[in-house]
Amino acid sequence: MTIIHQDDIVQSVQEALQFISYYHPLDFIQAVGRAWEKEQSPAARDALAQILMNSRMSAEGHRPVCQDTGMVVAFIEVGMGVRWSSELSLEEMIHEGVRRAYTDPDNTLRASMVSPPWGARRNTGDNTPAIVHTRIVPGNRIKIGLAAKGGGSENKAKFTVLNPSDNLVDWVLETVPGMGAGWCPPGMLGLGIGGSSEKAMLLAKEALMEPVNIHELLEKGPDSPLEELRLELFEKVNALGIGAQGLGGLTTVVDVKILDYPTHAASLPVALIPNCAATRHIEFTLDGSGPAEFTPPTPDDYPPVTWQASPDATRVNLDTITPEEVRNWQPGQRLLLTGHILTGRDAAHRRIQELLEKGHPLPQGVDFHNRFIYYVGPVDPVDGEVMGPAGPTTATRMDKFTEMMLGQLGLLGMIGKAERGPQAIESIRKHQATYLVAVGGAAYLVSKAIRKARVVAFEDLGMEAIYEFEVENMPVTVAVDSQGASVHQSGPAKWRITDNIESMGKTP
Ligand SMILES: O=C(O)C[C@H](O)C(=O)O
Repeated sequence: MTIIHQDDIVQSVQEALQFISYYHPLDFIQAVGRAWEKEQSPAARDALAQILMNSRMSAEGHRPVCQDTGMVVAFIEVGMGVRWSSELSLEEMIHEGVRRAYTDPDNTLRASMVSPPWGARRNTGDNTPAIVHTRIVPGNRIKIGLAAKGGGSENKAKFTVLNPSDNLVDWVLETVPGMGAGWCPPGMLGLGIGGSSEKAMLLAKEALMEPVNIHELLEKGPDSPLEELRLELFEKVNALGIGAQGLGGLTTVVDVKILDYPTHAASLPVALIPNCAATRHIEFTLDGSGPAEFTPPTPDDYPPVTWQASPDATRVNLDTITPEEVRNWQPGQRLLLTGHILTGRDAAHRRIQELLEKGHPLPQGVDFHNRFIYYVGPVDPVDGEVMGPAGPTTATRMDKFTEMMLGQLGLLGMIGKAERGPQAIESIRKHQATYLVAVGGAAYLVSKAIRKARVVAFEDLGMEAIYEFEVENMPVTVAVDSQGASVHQSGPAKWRITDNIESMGKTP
């Protein structure tokens, strides 16, 4: 009889979440290394190099690969033969492990969970609760799969019910471009096919727990219709040309994982969930003999890629910048920013909007006139740090506030990640402003450019507060210039391999 002890579960979950916050799964980071080797698009290659370098820095520094340290999702298989030595329920044990992992003083992780989800949306402070899925299976052990899923990729989850005669490949190829770059490619696509609506979503999420092994499948060739489908989607999605960070390039996905389940004769439910460049997941088994142990990778396991700012990058002083200077920037131009920026993301924008609507002044120190805003929710610093990992969040969510920020508040530019929509681009053009991108998934590397940081307003919003950062040589790229030209449109259009997409079309 196996007895599972509460402390073993709590400690294993805590240690696993700490481990995956700074160690990428090696299969994933090695796949990114292969993508870097074959990438031809300079912008995408630069982004991949930043992601690879960031990954190694995180492993060495034991600090998160991304400022979004994720929402914890647990897939648990409980053997029917186990007994428990525990006062907490299984879900409560997982929550306790999450709480301890995210508040660890040596490597504090960012708390991102808000409750209630509709209305006050208060940060719970310790990233609880986790999302827990449990299955009872034969046996005497407990298997726990944990993922720390980033919000940007989770936001792009898709679901449809196709007709049985519809072409699933067509649906995926129509859907993926519409997901933009907010999911931080390169990553993986998880597909759930069949079952019912909720089953398909679960299958897609669980598929993302599997290792990257499409290169092995490419070598051995497909043995089943699902393997054929994986290969077809892998090739065609990459032929879309979206590329790393949506800048245009050869690799958008490093693998396509699929799980399926029987379904109703009238239906073909399909769920699609992407995983970002900060893919984090791990699996361990408990057999009653103590907590799980995790083996750290060695430096040699990482692709030997380093990143340095381009010697051609333009050095920009943000404290003396003028609108004329901004108007000279070209799409794709690399910049190194030095000086002061204000930060702000979803909750801060909403609050600013409410203040303006009520005719109230903005808090002291919040003056956006001729300044740049960085869309970021950083990780709190630990001992010796100015700021924890602080990569960009998805700018698209701030599109609806852009006219207010540029037109009413005199903002000169924005820094974030992913594409801007037509409404935001029109405002940028109208006000001759600009939008710059930093690399999503290179948060620890980006944070090294922050020399000073202080909270300026809305401290109660936690990581969503407005900070002022003083940065030195922060690497960014011009994504939308003052004329409204966008690299997220021109890049993928340039790298799209139309022949591959069309000539491979198959009917089910
Ligand atoms: O919350 C964040 O910091 C980033 C988010 O995951 C996003 O990709 O937009």
